[in-house]
Amino acid sequence: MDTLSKKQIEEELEQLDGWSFEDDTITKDFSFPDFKEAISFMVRVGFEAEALVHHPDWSNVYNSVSITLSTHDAGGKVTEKDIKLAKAIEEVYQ
Ligand SMILES: C[C@H](O)[C@H](O)[C@H]1CNC2=NC(N)=NC(=O)C2=N1
Repeated sequence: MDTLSKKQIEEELEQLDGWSFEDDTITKDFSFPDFKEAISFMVRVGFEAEALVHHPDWSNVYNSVSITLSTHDAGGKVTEKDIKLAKAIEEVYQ
């Protein structure tokens, strides 16, 4: 899987609200009213990730979920798979 250039990533992120390019990854922090909402979001994203066979690096603290995406098989760089997963995550979030 080809890695995307900084320019390609920045162009893609123009359509991905709140996502930023940091340390060779794309990342976003999500906030919810409570833990139940946060964990529900994670379960739904988990199913999307399984369907795409591409998985987030993430952490949860009470009502917040921090997600970092990169392609491990591409040396931890950003590929089209990460953009696809970010778009699927936004669909779940909206
Ligand atoms: C065999 C399986 O397809 C791979 O291990 C997949 C699974 N999920 C993955 N997720 C992420 N983020 N990067 C990968 O390179 C990756 N590879």
